[in-house]
Amino acid sequence: MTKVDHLDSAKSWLVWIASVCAYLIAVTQRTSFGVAGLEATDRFSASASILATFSVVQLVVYAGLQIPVGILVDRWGPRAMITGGAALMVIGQLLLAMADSVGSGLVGRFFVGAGDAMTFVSVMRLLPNWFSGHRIPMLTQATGMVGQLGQLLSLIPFVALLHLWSWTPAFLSLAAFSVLGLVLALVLVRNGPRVAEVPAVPTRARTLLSVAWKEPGTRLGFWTHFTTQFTANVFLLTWGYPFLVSGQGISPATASGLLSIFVVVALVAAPILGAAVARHPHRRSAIAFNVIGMIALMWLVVILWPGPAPMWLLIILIVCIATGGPASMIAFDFVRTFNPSHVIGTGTGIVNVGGFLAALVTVYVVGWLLDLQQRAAGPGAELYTLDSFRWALSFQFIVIAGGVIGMVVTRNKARRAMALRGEYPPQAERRNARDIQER
Ligand SMILES: N[C@@H](Cc1c[nH]cn1)C(=O)NCC(=O)O
Repeated sequence: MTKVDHLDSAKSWLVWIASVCAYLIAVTQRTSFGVAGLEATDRFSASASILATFSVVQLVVYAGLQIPVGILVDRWGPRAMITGGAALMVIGQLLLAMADSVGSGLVGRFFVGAGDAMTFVSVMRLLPNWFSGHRIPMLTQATGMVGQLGQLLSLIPFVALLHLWSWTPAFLSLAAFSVLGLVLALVLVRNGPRVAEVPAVPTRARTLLSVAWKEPGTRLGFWTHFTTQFTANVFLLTWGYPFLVSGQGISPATASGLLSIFVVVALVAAPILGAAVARHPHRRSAIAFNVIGMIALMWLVVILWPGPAPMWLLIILIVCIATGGPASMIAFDFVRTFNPSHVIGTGTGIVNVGGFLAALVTVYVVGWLLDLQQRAAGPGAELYTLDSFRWALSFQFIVIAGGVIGMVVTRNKARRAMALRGEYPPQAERRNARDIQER
């Protein structure tokens, strides 16, 4: 049996299931602090801004580590990185379980963010090592989809444990959950048959980074991830809840219900987008542009709506924003198909910075614009009003416009490079063009 025979084998599926479980566990660790906000406020006697610092530290660590992690995945292989990531998350949650000051809590969160940052890119890197190309778009979507279920584990069993057992035992259980991720990675995850096929290649960090970055397909992936995903992060991580409750006047319970639409959409949209990408690989950017167009259009309608928007409109808005999550997985397909295999990890790391970077900037600027409007309105003015949200959230259009320009420019460059290699336009289009000429 040759090495290639192992692609798509039972072992491939076992490795994928184990690695996706490690990713699901990482998403649970990532989202656990967000649902423990009230308990954290008590435990650390923290103000709202200190609490926000925990999220910002985690996001900065996550986004800041993506490129180094991508390079290390290409050098050391995904197995070592998933195992190391799980170990860091065990340490982080143990520290958080024992923490009784903001400083020690932040150190714990730093470790959790670092371990989390090592997981997703490594799992994505395993796909081309274990599966043949036609399966990968669907598996890419399935990976993202299963990972999102980690949010549910935070929301339901973890919150229940927190209320039942209190802070320390609840966070110790999370550390134990990461031990499970570590064991799964050690016992079941292997780097794959394709690793042995790769000829000896330079693995200097600068070389890997430069090869991946020079490829226009990587930059197309970066801008695609940047534009499709950030509105979902902004909404989920910070501004969605206050916008719904204080801006739109919705009850907290209904707002939480609306936020859970994100998980449902992630489950429903992922197979649809995965199938679309697998069937129409030359329409990937068009699919992403359609999703971005829907998100921008719905934000425009909600922002311009006179008074609070009706519930049906808010639901459509949230469905469109949430579709951005699965749509952002198209970005990783660009990386995989445009790059040589020895830099796919580095390219995936570069791309995965996109959406998180755009979200960080937007979260900050929206907050700054809300503060600015409150100060301008004079003493005693409310911070969160529908009008102030309208102006502040309109900043998203600037980010979307920047992202779309980035996508168009890099897509044209990628197409020019493909045309030079005789790979563009795709065969079917060339055949159609010939038929029309011959008629
Ligand atoms: N686009 C997300 C994952 C996703 C899939 N469906 C909804 N969201 C992404 O980039 N994830 C990176 C990570 O580390 O989770």
